[in-house]
Amino acid sequence: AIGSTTFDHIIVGGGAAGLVLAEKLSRNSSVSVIVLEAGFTTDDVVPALFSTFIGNPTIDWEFVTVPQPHVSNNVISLPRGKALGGTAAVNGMYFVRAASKEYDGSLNYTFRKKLHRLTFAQFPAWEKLGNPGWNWKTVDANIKAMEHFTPASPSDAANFHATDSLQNHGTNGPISVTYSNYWEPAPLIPAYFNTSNALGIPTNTHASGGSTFGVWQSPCAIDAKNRSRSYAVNTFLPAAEKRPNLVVMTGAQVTKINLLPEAVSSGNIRAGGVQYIINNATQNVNVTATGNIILTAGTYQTPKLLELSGIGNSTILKKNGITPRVDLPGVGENLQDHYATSVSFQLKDGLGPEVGQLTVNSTFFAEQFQLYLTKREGPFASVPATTLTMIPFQTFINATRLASLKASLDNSLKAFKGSPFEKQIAIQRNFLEDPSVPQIELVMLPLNQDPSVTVDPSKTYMTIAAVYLRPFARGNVHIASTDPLQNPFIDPNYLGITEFETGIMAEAVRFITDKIATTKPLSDLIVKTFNPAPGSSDAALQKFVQSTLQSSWHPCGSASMLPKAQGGVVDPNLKVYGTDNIRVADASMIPLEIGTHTMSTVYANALHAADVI
Ligand SMILES: Cc1cc2nc3c(=O)[nH]c(=O)nc-3n(C[C@H](O)[C@H](O)[C@H](O)COP(=O)(O)OP(=O)(O)OC[C@H]3O[C@@H](n4cnc5c(N)ncnc54)[C@H](O)[C@@H]3O)c2cc1C
Repeated sequence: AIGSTTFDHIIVGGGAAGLVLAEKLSRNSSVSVIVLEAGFTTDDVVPALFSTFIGNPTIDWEFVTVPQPHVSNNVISLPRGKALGGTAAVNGMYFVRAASKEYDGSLNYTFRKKLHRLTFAQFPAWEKLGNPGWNWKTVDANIKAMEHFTPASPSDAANFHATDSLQNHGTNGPISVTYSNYWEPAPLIPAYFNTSNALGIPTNTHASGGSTFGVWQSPCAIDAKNRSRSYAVNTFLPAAEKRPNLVVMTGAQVTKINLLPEAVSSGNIRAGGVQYIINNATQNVNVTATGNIILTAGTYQTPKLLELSGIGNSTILKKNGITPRVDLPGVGENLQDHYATSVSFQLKDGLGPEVGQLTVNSTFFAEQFQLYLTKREGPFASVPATTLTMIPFQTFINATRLASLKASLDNSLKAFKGSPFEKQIAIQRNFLEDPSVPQIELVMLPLNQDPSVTVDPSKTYMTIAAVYLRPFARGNVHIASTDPLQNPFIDPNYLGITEFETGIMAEAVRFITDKIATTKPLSDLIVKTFNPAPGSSDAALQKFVQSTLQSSWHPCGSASMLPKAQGGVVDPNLKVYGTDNIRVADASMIPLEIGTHTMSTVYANALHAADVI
């Protein structure tokens, strides 16, 4: 009963997944639910201010990688939201889906199989990895259930390609989704689209419909009426919190799952509750005899909690002085993340202000902020950069070079033979033969991002970032000690398949400097390419990649939903192997990285999780 310290479901982490799950589970008034969230409510709802949370310890966990040997030994920043709403309370708000094949492979499967029987063993992905029901149909239906889509104005659709058909979107869900409506400098976006088209990249007018190939504008989780961030805390949570069967506690950091001393009759271990710290005091909350502990603490902290509680690779646990209760070697492994590097340009004079001016011109900032407060207009009312391009390697790497990179890859992939990840790596490898599944994302931002450039407030800048959507190298995340307040060791193993992955990123940078920037009409707007210089050698490009690589913030896989023999941590009902009532429902359960931004998929998975738990 509510008021006591016993609940049917204890949800650990009130982030993107946790709050969706809490809302749906608590629709059943006979079930009691508590959410324990380490952070507090933040009112960071002005869209363009999203990135200011990075490095603010009150709302950023401020994780970092261990030194990355293939990235000049750099320690790379990994921001994550420490707030009610989680990283969705502070993130970039793109609200996008991956290609349908990435979830299940059903689209055109039969047709393509007939055509390519010899080359395509099997199309991906999650469902075919052993997870019935986790497919495009479910993800798409659940994303639609989450969203309330408002199309762009006809002029924004016509001038800036903010187009997608209503049939690809939901219109009755809690999260408002619409397009940006600030497009300055106005000539840039049409020029960028035209140049992309000239290079064989089509404009995609339906990128939420299962095919992401092409250049398009990303919809964002912005409320079309008041132009603020739309997320759990200002949408469905206020009403859900009024339910007598739902308790949401902030400032409560869970430190351990309390496992019962004896296994249940199935031989599995059962959790009796969790321990958490609030106001510097340790408290306990218990779970009912049929209840669940559901971990939604995010990709870096869900495995940490499992390990602190005695669930994980016995060798790692023993090394840290923890008695293993469930030997589960997949915990903390299979970590995958997107990574990126970028090239910045100075544009010709007279194009007008871009959003980068907000950081260097205090008068412009004050004017535009006032405009936001009074009229909900201007750059603050939008995510400043939503022009995305999703392309396969075939679009930008010539056939000979691609063949040699693939030969190198195949040689490196031999290391996975006999490993638990062999099947998913084979599936991932097959993607490279299917040009309809993009491998690289380009993000065009109307601002400078090159740290070596001193920005001149009278000038206009542009950046094109290249994001690698599906690295082959696998990383890991494990506890650094038994101190629950210490951040874990995070090793994403960036560029771990070094020759191939560095080579791919170098080719992406070359495409930006030597093709996109030199093709009309965009080339007419560019006066200077900063780093690297156009026409750079392979060696110079690879060095550039290795010295500038950053996370692109979409980690997943550290508690993968996979068969146990394939390195799995949870089954398709999200139950942790060897346990009776511990589940995982956040981004860490995604077994194979998706080629897009992860928030809407995490929301969708959490809705589906409520059905299978
Ligand atoms: C800078 C940045 C920009 C991004 N931009 C986009 C974007 O534009 N579009 C997009 O689709 N995706 C974006 N993402 C990714 C997206 O935000 C994540 O995929 C999503 O939030 C993951 O959801 P989650 O529930 O797994 O984790 P989170 O949303 O991070 O939630 C985890 C929650 O658990 C809490 N927690 C952790 N440990 C404990 C503990 N021990 N006890 C209690 N609470 C705990 C955390 O405080 C947090 O609230 C971005 C990410 C970053 C970092």
